[in-house]
Amino acid sequence: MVSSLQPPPPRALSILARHVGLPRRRYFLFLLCVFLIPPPVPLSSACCAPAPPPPPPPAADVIGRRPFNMSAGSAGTMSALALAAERKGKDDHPRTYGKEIDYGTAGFRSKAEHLDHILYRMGILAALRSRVKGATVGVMITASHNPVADNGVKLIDPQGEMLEMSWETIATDLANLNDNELSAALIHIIEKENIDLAKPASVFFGRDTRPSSEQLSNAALEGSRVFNADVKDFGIVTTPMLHYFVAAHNSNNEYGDPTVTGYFFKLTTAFRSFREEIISEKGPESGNYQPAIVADMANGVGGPIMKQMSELIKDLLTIEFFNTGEGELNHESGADYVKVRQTLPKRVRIKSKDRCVSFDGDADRIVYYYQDQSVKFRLLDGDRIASLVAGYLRSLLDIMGIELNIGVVQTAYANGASTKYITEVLQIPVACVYTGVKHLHHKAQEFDIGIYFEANGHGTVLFSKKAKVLAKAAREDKSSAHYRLNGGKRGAARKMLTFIDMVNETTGDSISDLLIVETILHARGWSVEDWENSYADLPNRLLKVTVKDRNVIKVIDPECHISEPEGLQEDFDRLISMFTQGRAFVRPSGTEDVVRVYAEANTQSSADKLAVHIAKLVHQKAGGIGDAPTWL
Ligand SMILES: CC(=O)N[C@H]1[C@@H](OP(=O)(O)O)O[C@H](CO)[C@@H](O)[C@@H]1O
Ligand SMILES: [Mg+2]
Repeated sequence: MVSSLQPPPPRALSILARHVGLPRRRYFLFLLCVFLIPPPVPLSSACCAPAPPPPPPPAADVIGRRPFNMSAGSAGTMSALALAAERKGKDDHPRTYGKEIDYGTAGFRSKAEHLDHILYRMGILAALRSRVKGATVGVMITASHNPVADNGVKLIDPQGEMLEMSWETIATDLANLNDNELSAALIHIIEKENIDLAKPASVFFGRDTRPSSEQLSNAALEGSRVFNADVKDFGIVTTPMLHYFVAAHNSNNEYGDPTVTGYFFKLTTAFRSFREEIISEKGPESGNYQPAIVADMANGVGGPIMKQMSELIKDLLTIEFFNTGEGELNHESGADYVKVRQTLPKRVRIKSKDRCVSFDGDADRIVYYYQDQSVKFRLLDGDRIASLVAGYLRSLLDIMGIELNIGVVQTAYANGASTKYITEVLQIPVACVYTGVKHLHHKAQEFDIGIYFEANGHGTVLFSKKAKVLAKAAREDKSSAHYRLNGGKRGAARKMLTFIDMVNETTGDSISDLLIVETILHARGWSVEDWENSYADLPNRLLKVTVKDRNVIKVIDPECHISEPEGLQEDFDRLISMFTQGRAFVRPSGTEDVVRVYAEANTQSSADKLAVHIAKLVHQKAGGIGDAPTWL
């Protein structure tokens, strides 16, 4: 399957057609602290102190001519660069995989050995994208929760957000070209997007801990260099860290320093200030809250990074680490495993009621869980985090007495009970969008405070300019007779502003989300059980069905109904109507070669049965491969 397939017919035509506020002393102490803590496992040196990348080879080296004259818009320059890129591609990064691959839910993902040419081409595309935006963009090499043999790449836009969707199409086209079509396609993109090659380009790179990541990262770096971009390689970092670096750099450091130290500083300083505010209000004890957690790091990048970060807050939160490299990446561990299997990760030893968290392989998701007295596994997933955050921010807004448009964004995978709780008890509107953070992020921007979480624990909170301005005004408001006292309007406003600093607004971030949850639980004085008691989840089950071509499933509204294969939705509806509180849907995964099935009902055995029946129907009518799935 790997290299024996013939590449597909030319696609160039389809392209043409589609076309600090801290006192100086504390800041100094903080920096000292960061630099004195040795990383517990050897991170790439680029992570802590990025080594300057070797200078880009002059384009002339590539095709053996004099360096190009970079005069703006020169057709000669454009063709020469495009030809150089094509030549290098053919020589060093040829396409060896025939199957078409799409820019999916979160970038390209596949077996690592299929990806070299795609990484090279994405490096080129990033250099072009940077020129279009006149800003630094990012390239992250990761396949998140996928197995270790997979890898992937996604591009990050200047404010740290996911690549604009219209460019996903360009990326997909570029990835699927034959080697000898590359220069024509690049020339077309440059002309169509009106890209001035004389402008500088700047690309930040980061990668996860997969064995294939370094080599794939080198291919992408080479692509960017061929197109004369300045490159900065952060080495092994979490996905949300790279999002943060890009946003911070493009904000002229207003959002924070675009360094590992700056990232830790931003989050831990806010965490510490918030804790101090609550302690000054309530004293050192905070109800049922215990400042200790057990953390499963999925044997991914979260392990080394979190260990460094936890040293900075160890007086406030004790973290016992598991799966920091002793097992295989994402295997029987990590947020995806825990969420889908609804069970403890392997190798983790806990006592009843210990508050536990799992990160995923690139540390942009987090789920919480514990074992109750009867050793039953209890999950607190992304829906729970959204509810916790929404409830707390709503209460701060009420104390501040300001009107802001607050909303929660979910997907069809959100537990029905969470949606009911948020809308009916918290009285906060919920929007439902297609799966994938890009959709949630986009929708959340419509609110002054937009809280978005996928059920799997991937999410963050976005604050509008208006929200920040009003919170600052409330913090300075001295009209109240008791303005000097803790608590009250100004205290709530201070908390809101500190909270904003603790959030990585660019994307879901396991570390930031962990600090947020710990902060709210501490402020509320809640144990993990108190948190869970706010509502009861509807039992649910997630399954995967392997089919010949997952794209035979065509989804119409945000994944709740399918239009093809014809008649299948009617079969689903008949089945669902037989289950009390039954709800089920299917969709092709955008990250794995499977169709996903979700079902919920009033009991676990009903949810399991419904999921299995639906999966069997998919298997029968959508070209299933191998056995139809059972629920584990
Ligand atoms: C059901 C589910 O968890 N789907 C995940 C998964 O996407 P799929 O398109 O379902 O494979 O990976 C995405 C990227 O991490 C994440 O955004 C999304 O929520
Ligand atoms: Mg991830």
